[in-house]
Amino acid sequence: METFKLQQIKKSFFIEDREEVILKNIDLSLNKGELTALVGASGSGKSTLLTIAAGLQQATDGQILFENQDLAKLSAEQIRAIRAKKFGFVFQFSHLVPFLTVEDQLTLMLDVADKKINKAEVTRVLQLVGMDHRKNAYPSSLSGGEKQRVAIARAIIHQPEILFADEPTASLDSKKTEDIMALLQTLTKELNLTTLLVTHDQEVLHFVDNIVTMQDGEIIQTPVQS
Ligand SMILES: Nc1ncnc2c1ncn2[C@@H]1O[C@H](COP(=O)(O)OP(=O)(O)OP(=O)(O)O)[C@@H](O)[C@H]1O
Repeated sequence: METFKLQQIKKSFFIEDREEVILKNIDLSLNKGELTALVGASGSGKSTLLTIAAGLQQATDGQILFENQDLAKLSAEQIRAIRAKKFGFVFQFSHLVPFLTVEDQLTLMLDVADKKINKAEVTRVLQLVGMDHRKNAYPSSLSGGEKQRVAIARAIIHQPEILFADEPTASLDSKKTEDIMALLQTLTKELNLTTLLVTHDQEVLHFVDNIVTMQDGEIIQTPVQS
């Protein structure tokens, strides 16, 4: 089922008097329970597209359709509320808060999303990512892969609809990369998430449902894997 749709997204910047077009009329539909990877050369516009989809920066033109509204037409405050409640984020680095335990990283997120703090739910989500045995640990005692597992738990604890992942495996070795991709694949299916992943890594593409290739600000192909 289609849950998120970008229509005719354009992004340009003015550098002195010259207009630099970064995204050219992008159309992209994302489906529930599917993991979609955005790939393409450095500078092709992947991160710009992800941040526009996530409401982290504005498009110059176009529509972002989600739950019967166009996010491109909402105020910054309205977008912030949708981001906090409906979107989850994972980045290249886990960005865990150094002085909070694993468990408290998740309860903080529930607070930000204005949701009731439910310890049993925190434990359940930590079990889902295989980190419940480290719930009292601080980030400094975790490996890179473990930190990313906690970052993923934090990204889903408030039960978002959409999960945005920008290069989540870029700082991991190949074994940990496989583990984290397998986890993202499983969570996307089990929680019926709509997941958009930006990656440079061709090796991870067997974990995804859809591959969207960008080149010079355009989508050049959207093959569906069998
Ligand atoms: N704020 C900005 N002002 C001007 N140009 C920008 C801005 N943000 C991005 N760009 C340009 O837009 C283009 C696309 O950048 P973007 O980061 O989206 O590419 P990418 O495909 O994610 O690259 P990478 O794989 O290296 O992260 C680049 O040429 C970049 O320099």
